[in-house]
Amino acid sequence: MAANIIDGKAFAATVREKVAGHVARLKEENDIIPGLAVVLVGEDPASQVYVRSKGKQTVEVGMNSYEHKMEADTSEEDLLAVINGLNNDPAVHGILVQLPLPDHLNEDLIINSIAPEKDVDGFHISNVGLLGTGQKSMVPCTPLGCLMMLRDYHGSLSGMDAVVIGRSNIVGKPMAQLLLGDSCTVTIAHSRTKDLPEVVRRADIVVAAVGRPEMVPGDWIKEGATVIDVGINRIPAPEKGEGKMKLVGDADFASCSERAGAITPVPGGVGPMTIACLLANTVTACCRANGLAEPEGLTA
Ligand SMILES: NC(=O)C1=CN([C@@H]2O[C@H](COP(=O)(O)OP(=O)(O)OC[C@H]3O[C@@H](n4cnc5c(N)ncnc54)[C@H](OP(=O)(O)O)[C@@H]3O)[C@@H](O)[C@H]2O)C=CC1
Ligand SMILES: Nc1nc(=O)c2c([nH]1)NC[C@@H]1CN(c3ccc(C(=O)N[C@@H](CCC(=O)O)C(=O)O)cc3)C=[N+]21
Repeated sequence: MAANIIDGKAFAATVREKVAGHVARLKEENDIIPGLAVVLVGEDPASQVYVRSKGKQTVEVGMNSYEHKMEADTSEEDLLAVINGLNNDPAVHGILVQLPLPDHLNEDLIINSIAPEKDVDGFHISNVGLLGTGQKSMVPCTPLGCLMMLRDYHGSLSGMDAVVIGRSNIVGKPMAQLLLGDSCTVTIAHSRTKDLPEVVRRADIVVAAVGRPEMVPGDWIKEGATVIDVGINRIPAPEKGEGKMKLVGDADFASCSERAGAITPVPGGVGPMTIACLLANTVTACCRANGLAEPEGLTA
């Protein structure tokens, strides 16, 4: 049986519409325009594309977008000074420092220098701790987008067996926390996991966040399970012509969609939801900063 496709691109459009509605209300009733600042260090072409599309979507929902492009050899001091400026700028409600940073910069130090209430990525240790203890926080965008799609598809996730493949701070760990918060029985798998295929076969929900193109084959998937494919891998696509590339996920879409009950595609799945959730987090941060009621349905 062919899996249902969970259309992240369409879902993201509905999230952006809600965000745009809240932005319009903030403008009209409170004379406030939410602002999102993105800091990009270096010239990684993939990052540039991503930063551009974030900027465009930020403006499309009516928010202000600020971009700070810095040289690849920027010093820690200079980067910290820019972040400090944004922390103190009342027009900026959300700050995102694009990762990964060049090797000479201490990523933890930089992330933890962002004011936690403006940390729309949810990577600051305060937000990580708040999420882990079930308190109100800024929730990382990619896992938040995955959770929204899972809740929309299943209703309640309570009691479901969830396996998250990958234990990174930006995807795997916060994803596991969110699933636990929704009362799933959660397993986090990683490169040292023994017998990964058997672990994955137990799962009602599989979240693949590994960074290995098409690593998860269909025969690891329990019949009817839901597969959330976080992977964004650019690989050669000679079938499209010489030198052409294509995007694939961490799950093998063709074989997984024969066994799964539902699956997110790549592109058009988790990726667009990540950006939509970044905009949602910015509105949430703006409302909190101004002591206003938070938009409903845009947080975890
Ligand atoms: N759609 C979106 O919006 C986003 C997509 N991504 C994509 O998601 C993927 C993961 O990103 P990220 O979490 O940052 O990646 P990381 O490289 O930080 O983490 C990868 C994780 O996968 C684990 N892993 C690696 N190889 C294996 C293996 N053979 N078997 C089991 N586990 C393995 C690693 O284990 P160990 O810890 O033991 O090394 C690690 O925990 C990437 O493709 C990235 O591009 C990321 C962010 C946003
Ligand atoms: N501080 C920080 N926060 C992040 O959230 C962050 C980051 N750094 N560094 C890089 C990763 C990656 N990431 C993506 C988001 C959306 C798409 C996305 O929209 N992808 C489209 C395809 C885009 C294309 O065609 O290239 C899709 O999947 O349909 C991809 C990747 C966020 N990240």
